[in-house]
Amino acid sequence: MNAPVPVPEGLVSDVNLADFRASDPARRQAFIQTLGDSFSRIGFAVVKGHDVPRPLQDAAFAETRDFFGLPVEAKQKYIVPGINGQRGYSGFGTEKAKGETRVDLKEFWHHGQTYAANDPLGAHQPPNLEVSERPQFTPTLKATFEALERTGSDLLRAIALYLGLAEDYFVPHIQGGISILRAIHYPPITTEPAGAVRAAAHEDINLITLLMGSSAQGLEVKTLDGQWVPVQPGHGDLTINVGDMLQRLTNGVLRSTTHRVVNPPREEWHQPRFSIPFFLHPRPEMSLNCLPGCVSAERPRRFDNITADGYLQERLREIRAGQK
Ligand SMILES: O=C(O)CCC(=O)C(=O)O
Ligand SMILES: [Fe+2]
Repeated sequence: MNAPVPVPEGLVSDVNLADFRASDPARRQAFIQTLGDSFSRIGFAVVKGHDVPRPLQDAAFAETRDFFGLPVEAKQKYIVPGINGQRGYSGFGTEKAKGETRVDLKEFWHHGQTYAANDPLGAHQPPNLEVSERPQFTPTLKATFEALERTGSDLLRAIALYLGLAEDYFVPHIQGGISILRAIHYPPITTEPAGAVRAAAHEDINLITLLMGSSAQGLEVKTLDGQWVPVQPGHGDLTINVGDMLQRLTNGVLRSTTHRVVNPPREEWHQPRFSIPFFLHPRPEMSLNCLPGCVSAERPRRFDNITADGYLQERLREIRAGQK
């Protein structure tokens, strides 16, 4: 494998959420500008000062490691037929990137939103599953989900201001949104993968993704000139990226950048990789029609009108490889 290309200076910016939460308007504005510029230039940013304390991150990874260490028959009890893998376990070989024929080298678990009793959307969403063999797995993921949702919600406040919208533009759309926390296990590679990779090149579907998993190498983003560059945030930092829904809404002002997870060099095949992305989704009825402020003579409309649900259903059909 080639030596990793260093990330060009300033490509993936670091921001600290404490700046956005500060009362000093200059600190707030600097945060908004750096985050927004990074999302429009490369679609990625690294966030420090977020809401997921290290002990919670460590617990989420420890629980994830333990769950995937269960025998496959135990894990398969948590496959829920008929819901496209939106809750519980999805086995090795269930998902591929859009347009790919080879499946990704991963298995994963999905934990979703917990609905308020008076939210009618709750009745239409599958419930989260408890794992009897690992009783702390789901409670730990729930705490992680809630912390990431708080961080994501403030990042979207900053993005709304960057776009010239009201600060709370996203609030009614993401409250009770159908976000998903995905705990992923990329097992050790035991045979020649014949071109298959841990996660083939893809773009995320949702508004923004908040990724915990900084200790493990392998994540790469594709620059505008077609180079793959590794993203290596500091331990405990979150990697944030724009998904296709936010790209559509902003008519491409914010970029949903292609990324992938490459296989390690052969001498590290025995090492598994774990990562925990949080896909922040809005409520299904949110309109993804391009914002008027993002359409101009120089930037003609690139996307048709669609709702978040219409778009999600179209995309899910493209990525499921195996069981439904
Ligand atoms: O495992 C990672 O670091 C990233 C995974 C990813 O891009 C995804 O699941 O969409
Ligand atoms: Fe992704």
